[in-house]
Amino acid sequence: MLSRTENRGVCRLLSSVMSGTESHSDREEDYRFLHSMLMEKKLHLLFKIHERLKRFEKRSPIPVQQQAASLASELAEELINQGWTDEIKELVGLFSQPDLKSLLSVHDAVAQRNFEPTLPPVPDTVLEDDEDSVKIVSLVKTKDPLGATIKMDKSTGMIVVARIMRGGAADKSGLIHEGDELKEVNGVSLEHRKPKEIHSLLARSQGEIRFKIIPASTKEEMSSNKKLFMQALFDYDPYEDPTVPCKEAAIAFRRGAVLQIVSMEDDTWWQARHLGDSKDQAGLIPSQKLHERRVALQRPKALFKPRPVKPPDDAEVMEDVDYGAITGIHIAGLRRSFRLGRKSSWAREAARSRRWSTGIHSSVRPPTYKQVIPYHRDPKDPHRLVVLVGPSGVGVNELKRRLLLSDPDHYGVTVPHTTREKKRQENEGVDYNFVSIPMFEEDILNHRFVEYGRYSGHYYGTSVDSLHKVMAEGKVCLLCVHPTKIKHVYTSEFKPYVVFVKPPCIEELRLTRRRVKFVCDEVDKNSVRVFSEEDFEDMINLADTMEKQYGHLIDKVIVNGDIVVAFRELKADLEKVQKEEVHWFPTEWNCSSSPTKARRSCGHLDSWI
Ligand SMILES: Nc1ncnc2c1ncn2[C@@H]1O[C@H](COP(=O)(O)OP(=O)(O)OP(=O)(O)O)[C@@H](O)[C@H]1O
Repeated sequence: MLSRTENRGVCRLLSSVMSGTESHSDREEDYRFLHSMLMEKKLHLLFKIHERLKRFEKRSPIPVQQQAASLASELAEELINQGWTDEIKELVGLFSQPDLKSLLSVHDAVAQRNFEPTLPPVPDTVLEDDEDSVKIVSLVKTKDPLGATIKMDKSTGMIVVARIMRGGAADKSGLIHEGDELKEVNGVSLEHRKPKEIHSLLARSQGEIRFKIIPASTKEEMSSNKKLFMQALFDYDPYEDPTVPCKEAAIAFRRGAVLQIVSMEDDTWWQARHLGDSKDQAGLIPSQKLHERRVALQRPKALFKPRPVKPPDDAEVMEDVDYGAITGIHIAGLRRSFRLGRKSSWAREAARSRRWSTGIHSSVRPPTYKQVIPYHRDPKDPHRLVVLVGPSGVGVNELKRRLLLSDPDHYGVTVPHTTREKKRQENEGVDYNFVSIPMFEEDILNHRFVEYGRYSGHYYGTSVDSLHKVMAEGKVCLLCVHPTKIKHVYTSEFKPYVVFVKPPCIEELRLTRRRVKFVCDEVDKNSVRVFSEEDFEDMINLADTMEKQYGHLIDKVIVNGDIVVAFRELKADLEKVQKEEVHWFPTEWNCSSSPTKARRSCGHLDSWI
């Protein structure tokens, strides 16, 4: 029954409708029909329900029960068996009324959302491949757009959902998300299709649109499940480590070994296995933090007092802080590439004084592990650049000279640039690239040199282009630089293989360099002298500092004791590296080979769907 106020409201509304229709109704018969219809009690009840629903709509109720109709009939059956009290009779009577039955079935349809269009089941064939990661999404096409933009990744050809517009069909469905990769639309593959084509494909679709998607979440999961590889930058033997929790549970490794890290949960002991080790069980290795802490606690091998530094005679040599001279000597027809390496004794002193007074040992992080990724070398790829580094006098140039002589067709060196006058016997582009000072300085500003310096008022430098030139000839380019310059070529473009030439112990140095004479004055090439005890000490200490400071960039350490042994080891190692199908590169090289290409591959097109 309607309450009096509600009745009044409805009556007022209806009478105003009636008065409004009077003028439009020609026949009395029509008027009466309309009047009786509008005064119908059921219509009034419907109004009442409508008003109630409106009130509930704001509260967004969720159904307590989705099967109210069947529950009511089950209850009626139960009650019949309970005996016939008046209340039971009334309730059973209510349950049997068609109105209530219809009301409950409508309730169930709403609760089960049966009013939404039904989509045909997904055929089995669409799930044939990648069934774990692929998601099939079916949407009913309306006149509105999906409310999403798509883009194509040019490097992979993948079509990816770029944006989902709030409130749009895709957003409301909750089934498509930003970053999802669209594989197919209605069975049509989208690989290498332009967003424009996809647009017309969608426009042609009628009724249901079925997307085959690789969800972004799956892709993220897959990448987080990706194996983590670390290259060890130190030797480790658990049997020599008194702190290891269990020696049997730990694994030994040598510098350069690639380890697959399986757990980093423990701050001090990671779990890892050797690459290619088929055993499932991993072993303990010291974590990066632990190893760094241990190295920091180690006492330096020797402590030095900074010695007084004698000022240089030629102030120009100071321009390139650590090194001041160059060497350029013809060896058996092969030009020995220049290196800004050999220091005059004053420069060495200055460098040492700076090194120890600035406390470099306390600030440098010791080499521990380097995160690496596998790279499958294409036989057509240029050879990796070979960078040789080491303390002055250790034999870097000697090893390079021997490599060049051993196979001049295979190994090559760069032709340096200089601003000095060409000598009569010299050839442009063979001995040097002779350039003007403004040209040289412009190239410095444009970062075209890997290394450069000034000597006797002239510039000398190794250009990036000269590296390209040797590599383009299909040769292994050998480059000797100070370790500070490695960063200029530490890119996926050059893929440098860095060899650190290390001096042996002082006893072996004394023995092997007993009769060795070296050029000690760059101005007077004839001024040669033998190594002193102080030279040996300097060499060992500088090597120690270099290894600590640049260890993370070094791929191979060659101890140059006996030159024949050291050369044999270096040559064999370079040959092995060249033949390897899989190389381990630092993760930061994980981009396309040149910066220009990298930029291009990141470009994509957005299209609204
Ligand atoms: N293992 C070795 N045994 C004996 N002599 C060696 C050995 N290695 C190098 N030498 C000699 O030591 C001297 C210095 O070597 P080299 O010129 O190659 O040093 P370097 O590392 O290039 O330093 P710099 O850049 O200062 O020239 C040379 O006379 C070289 O022949």
